Amino acid sequence: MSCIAEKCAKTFGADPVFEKVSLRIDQGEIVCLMGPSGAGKTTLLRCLCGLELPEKGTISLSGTVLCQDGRWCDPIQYRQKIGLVFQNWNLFPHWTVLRNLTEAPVRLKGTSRKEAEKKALRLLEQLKIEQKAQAYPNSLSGGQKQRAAIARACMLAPEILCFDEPTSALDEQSALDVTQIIQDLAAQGLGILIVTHDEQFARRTGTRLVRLSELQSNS
Ligand SMILES: Nc1ncnc2c1ncn2[C@@H]1O[C@H](COP(=O)(O)OP(=O)(O)OP(=O)(O)O)[C@@H](O)[C@H]1O
Repeated sequence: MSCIAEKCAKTFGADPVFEKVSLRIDQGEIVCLMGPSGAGKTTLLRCLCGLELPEKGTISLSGTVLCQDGRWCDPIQYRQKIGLVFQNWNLFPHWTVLRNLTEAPVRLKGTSRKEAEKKALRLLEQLKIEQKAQAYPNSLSGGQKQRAAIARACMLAPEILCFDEPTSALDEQSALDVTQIIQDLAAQGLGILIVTHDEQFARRTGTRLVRLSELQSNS
């Protein structure tokens, strides 16, 4: 199981963001993607998650091809194998934490609500916020929102989990907790990609640190 981006290029209007970028994330790895502001880290992460279409290159995940040279190939199947924890968590404010977790499996996978709730409660318990299952997102702390967002991303049992700036809104203790959570997920076999500016967090959490500039080939 690996997520592979090969020689990808992305342009917004006339502005190239990156060219010939290749990256591979294997099972159990925690890859931290770093680099200057505006370099294109979030754009690459969004391409890998199937939220942006690169004009060139190929992206695949354990044999399922997301896109090739500007064409979508198998985006629906691909997106079920990859999860994203957004920087601002993107929890639906009008739903309880439990409903935030259960909606995607019920709607996308046809899982019964009862089964989805059972799985959601198990995940919330693992992440130590089961007591917040019936709470609404605006009543949670930043660290709790982060855990709820991680639990939600895990509901579809992704092979790869991506994080955009996971510590930007967290205090030191919550950031340390996130390191532990991410390392536990990797130990369970997930591949992890983290876009971060937080060098200290990246050094203690990652198994591999890469700079966007190192991912570009000249040939
Ligand atoms: N939807 C968009 N439309 C037009 N330009 C965009 C869009 N998204 C990103 N960009 C541009 O692409 C470039 C890369 O942005 P991106 O957010 O990927 O950088 P980044 O490395 O993640 O930056 P930061 O570390 O500051 O978050 C920037 O110049 C940005 O303005």
